[in-house]
Amino acid sequence: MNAKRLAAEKAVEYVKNGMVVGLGTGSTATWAINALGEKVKAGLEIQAIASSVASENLAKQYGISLIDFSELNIIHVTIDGADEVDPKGNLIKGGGGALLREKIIAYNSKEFIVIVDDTKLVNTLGKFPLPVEVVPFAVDLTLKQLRNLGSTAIIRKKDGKEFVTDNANLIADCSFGEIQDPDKLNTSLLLIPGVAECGLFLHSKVSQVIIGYTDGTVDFL
Ligand SMILES: O=C[C@H](O)[C@H](O)[C@H](O)COP(=O)(O)O
Repeated sequence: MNAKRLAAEKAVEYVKNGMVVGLGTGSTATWAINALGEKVKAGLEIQAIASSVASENLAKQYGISLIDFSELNIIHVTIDGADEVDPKGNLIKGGGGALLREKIIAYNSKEFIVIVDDTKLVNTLGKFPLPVEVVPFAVDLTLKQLRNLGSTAIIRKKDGKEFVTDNANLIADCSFGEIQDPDKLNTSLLLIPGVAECGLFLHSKVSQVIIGYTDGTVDFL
């Protein structure tokens, strides 16, 4: 059984006619968009906003109606994956480089449902290097500041070239070791000029975590 798909399909059960839905990014969120797309084909009426160009394109393929931000009054629910989840529901996100748009959408949603398989569960965040979106200008200075905070900040590369986000920024992957206080680290990172956003999503913003297991069961946090 595909555990990511299981969690995604469980989350999509929460989506009802008339809702505005935030679409996440990544392999787990893709399962959710697939499931929503099938429901839309079967008559479900929703509007959506996407957290990446990739998710927007997928939604378009299914004929999911996309709403412009200028017309948006409310996002009822956002469904998105994560790279790590701690027992309180704090997250690391951004493995796919979409963290800035994801965080804006998640933090402006009434409900934020996180979908993961059980491999994403950790006792303490930090094994997965924390993705930090940085503006390209004077990036070496920003990297120095990130290293001063105790991380090994490395600019992400893809196919031998710098990975560029949908916002034309770069990603610094920052290993901090175990992150004992995600709240404090989030604040410290956002105080660095040149940091656009970091991949720490705090538990207070997470409505529910749905965990899929390969034995076909789901669990909730
Ligand atoms: O930037 C990407 C996102 O934060 C993803 O939701 C996260 O990396 C999890 O991805 P996946 O579902 O592919 O494991």
